[in-house]
Amino acid sequence: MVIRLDSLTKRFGAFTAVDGVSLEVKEGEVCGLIGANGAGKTTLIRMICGILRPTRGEGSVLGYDIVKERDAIRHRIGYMSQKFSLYSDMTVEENLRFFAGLYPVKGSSADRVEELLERFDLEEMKKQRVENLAGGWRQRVAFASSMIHSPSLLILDEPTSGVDPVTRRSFWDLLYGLAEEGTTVLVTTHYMSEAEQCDRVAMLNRGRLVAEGTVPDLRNRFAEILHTPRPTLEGIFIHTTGEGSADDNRARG
Ligand SMILES: Nc1ncnc2c1ncn2[C@@H]1O[C@H](COP(=O)(O)OP(=O)(O)OP(=O)(O)O)[C@@H](O)[C@H]1O
Repeated sequence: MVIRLDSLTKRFGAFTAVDGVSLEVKEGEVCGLIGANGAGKTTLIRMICGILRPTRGEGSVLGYDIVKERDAIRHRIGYMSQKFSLYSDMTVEENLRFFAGLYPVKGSSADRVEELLERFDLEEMKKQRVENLAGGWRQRVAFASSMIHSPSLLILDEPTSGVDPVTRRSFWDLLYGLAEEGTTVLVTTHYMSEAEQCDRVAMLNRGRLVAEGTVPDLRNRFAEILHTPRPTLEGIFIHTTGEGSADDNRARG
């Protein structure tokens, strides 16, 4: 198991942001974490990455304890946060070189940067400053940076938010390419169409895990409850959260 969480809870004062979440993600799986704004997705991810200490519960990532072995986890995972930090006055290539200097890169850093420029289709714009790139391309550079040390687990917090559908599609192609090579992926999204493409889906509502499983498992489990042979994830989400779709909630802010 790449991620194993047992009753993970995080409180901020009297407020419980994540409430008793247990979850297991296997090697090479793409796991989608879905929930409305404020459901607790980022807080859960920050605990998984070893950035935030849980109030209760325990967990391991790549076999390392999320409280006692935080440094080991942070060096081994790739994490693209919502507020990813690139150097906007540096070029695409300079940014990748910079991150290659921060992490232990296998082999030559220059070769790894070249490999990523090619894989992420960034070759043509490698001399452009990040501040001059369109949003979707900036996200692509951040995605490439999070892969600099070839992590076996990649955690992406809303990588496609605000990105046009064509760019979103190419993001998912890249994600699936990595998963096929054995990289495990945990990704948060508000888009049900993206969630439908995941191997495993975890739905969060007000800090609680309300439904979790592979997409076929979830469909089977909810077919009878929702009186339809092939329920959509959107239907399952609305049923389990009672809150409308994740997209709707986002629109309402
Ligand atoms: N450091 C903090 N102190 C107090 N409350 C916090 C803190 N961090 C998060 N919260 C609260 O915890 C709840 C969950 O926040 P979180 O960012 O995890 O949600 P989310 O599902 O990632 O939402 P979004 O989709 O908007 O990113 C929110 O109500 C938020 O205000």
